[in-house]
Amino acid sequence: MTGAAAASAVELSRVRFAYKAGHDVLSIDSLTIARGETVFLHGPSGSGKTTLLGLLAGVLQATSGEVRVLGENFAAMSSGARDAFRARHLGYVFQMFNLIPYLSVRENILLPIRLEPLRRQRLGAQSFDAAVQDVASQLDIARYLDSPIAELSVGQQQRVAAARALIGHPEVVIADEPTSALDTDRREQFLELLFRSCEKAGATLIFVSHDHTLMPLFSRIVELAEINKAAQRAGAGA
Ligand SMILES: Nc1ncnc2c1ncn2[C@@H]1O[C@H](COP(=O)(O)OP(=O)(O)OP(=O)(O)O)[C@@H](O)[C@H]1O
Repeated sequence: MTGAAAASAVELSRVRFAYKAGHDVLSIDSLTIARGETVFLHGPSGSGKTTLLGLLAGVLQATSGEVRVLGENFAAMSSGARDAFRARHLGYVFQMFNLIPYLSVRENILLPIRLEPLRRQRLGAQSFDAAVQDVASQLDIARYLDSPIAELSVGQQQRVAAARALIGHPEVVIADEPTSALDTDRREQFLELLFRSCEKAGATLIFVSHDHTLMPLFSRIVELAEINKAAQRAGAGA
């Protein structure tokens, strides 16, 4: 099956993951997320949310079982191929923002469209400059475009990471507590942009947060501890 033909954005089948042999952090029999769904993923601290996002982004590899994203089986791909797939199809905002400190805000935001023709194509007739201005002004960081990352506050860096994730409208957006460093106004601005961008691109959104007030915004709620047998066993043994 090719990625383009896949009906599901995400399909997990009998997935297990351990950082240390014999100590499963994740054990999920099945999880399917359809294209276009917006998923609020929550669960107690330590239940494996960030780990699951790492598997979905292809940063971590399952110990066993199958992780398919847009129909592609990550187990069958080299780590280089997973990196290329991620740049092409995924936008992600992790707790560690992974911004490049010696590049300007503008250059950090432009990275995905500089590196990936497919992300570039999705801009249509819009120039690089216009695309950066557009996303930066919506996130209230346009005045920092020529500043180095190192001079920005944590909340500003979080917005740069969000801009980089959304530019070029990726098909799957993965966000790990993306609003944790934002004040209320900026949080609302960011969520508005996030949902507008996903809707425009028909993108699938997988969003981890402890903030349950955000739940009504999403089409589906997934409580990780309910589908993760490893967390259930740890809970039962605690
Ligand atoms: N790099 C790592 N090496 C070893 N163990 C790890 C590593 N990262 C996470 N863990 C362990 O895996 C388990 C799941 O961690 P994870 O960060 O995925 O949980 P989480 O649900 O995202 O937690 P939180 O809500 O606190 O961010 C925890 O027991 C954690 O200690």
